[in-house]
Amino acid sequence: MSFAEKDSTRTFSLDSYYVSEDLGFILHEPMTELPSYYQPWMDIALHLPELVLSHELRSRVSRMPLLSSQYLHSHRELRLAHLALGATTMSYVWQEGEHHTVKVLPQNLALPYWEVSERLGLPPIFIHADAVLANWKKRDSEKPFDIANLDLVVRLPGGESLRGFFMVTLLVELAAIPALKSIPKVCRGVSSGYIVDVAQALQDISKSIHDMTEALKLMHVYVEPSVFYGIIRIYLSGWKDNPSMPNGLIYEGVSPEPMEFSGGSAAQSSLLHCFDELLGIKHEAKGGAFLTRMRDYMPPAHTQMIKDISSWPSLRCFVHEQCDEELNQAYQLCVTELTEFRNYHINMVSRYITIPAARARQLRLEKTTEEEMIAKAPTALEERGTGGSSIMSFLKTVRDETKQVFPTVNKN
Ligand code: HEM
Repeated sequence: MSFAEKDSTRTFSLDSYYVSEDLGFILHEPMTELPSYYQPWMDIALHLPELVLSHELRSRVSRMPLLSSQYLHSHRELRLAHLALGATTMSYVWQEGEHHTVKVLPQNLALPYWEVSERLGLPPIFIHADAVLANWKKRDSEKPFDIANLDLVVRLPGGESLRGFFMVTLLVELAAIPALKSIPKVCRGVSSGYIVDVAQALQDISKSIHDMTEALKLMHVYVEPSVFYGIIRIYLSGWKDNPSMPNGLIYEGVSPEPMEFSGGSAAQSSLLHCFDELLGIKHEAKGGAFLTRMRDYMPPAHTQMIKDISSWPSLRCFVHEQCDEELNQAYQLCVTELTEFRNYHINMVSRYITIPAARARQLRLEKTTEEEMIAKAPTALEERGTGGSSIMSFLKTVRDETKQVFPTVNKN
């Protein structure tokens, strides 16, 4: 049976996953304020760096009233509440560094955070969908969506490097939009057997992935490695597979048992998950399990989109069976660009984690005052990502599995 006969009636549209043609997975016009009832949350969430620096955050949180989440109505309100309570939770847990964490998140924070998370179908921890997708505003609404005109709604410690880290990641999401728009074209083309349309859509996807790598390069301009490693990173860390919090965290008033959640990571961006499923790239064993688990840290509609792409008739088999040189080349170009993205990302991880980690070990031995910031960085995270993975072997395996996917043109 041909591909066209199998599935020509199925449709695939971005709208059904709340993915827009102009902003992709990025939340449209995130709210910057909640109804006045929630002012006690926002009074804290909008001043986290100062409160952490003065070591006042934990006591401020303990004095916060217990508020009900029932006056939050719209999706955008809930997303702001999740962002604000998530960033407050990270600051509460990590305020005193890796050696003085807490076992319990107090009820006045834990309970509403749990309720908001349940309503959104998200885990009660700070995730990519908070930090990046729902955490932006334009400085001047008349001016364009570019980094000079973008600011964060909620900040963690890390100053301009923190803004750069989240905003450059937002620009990577933005660069991927043409690729997202082409996914339905690929799906339709595969179902209907339109080789030319599929080849054209794949070319657009490869160009868009190339632009994502270009956007990634801006990290070096906006983010200082010592600030990322020594300050920012700990606030993104979770309480799963983290030796600093081996037993997880008790959400008081929710359950007496501690719970474990991975920290924020762009592995929770839906982009590469979509491309892997579309291109038929499989990640096996431990790395694959980690990536699959990261799908529980995405808005449920976006996870659904990834699942639906994976259940679509296989593009990889289509390319293999059609024996069309142009189609094959377009497919291979996508794989090459995705490999390039992962290669560049590995170099970046080396610059922002591996090298500062080596330097931190040395500085701890020498006890120099210079670069104290790096020396004080969490030792438990030297070999681990904030999501809890053992970094380099994981990332290189994922990159190699990308390279290996090439279907050979069937000449018979
Ligand atoms: C300074 C910048 C960055 C650093 C240091 C960094 C670090 C890491 C680390 C350590 C991991 C391993 C998973 C974990 O435990 O968290 C990871 C995974 C990942 N990161 Fe990044 N990351 C950075 C920026 C980005 C950006 C801007 C993107 C773009 C969306 C991105 C996309 C990914 C993806 C997709 C994965 C999963 C592995 C894969 O599919 O190849 N990262 N990152």
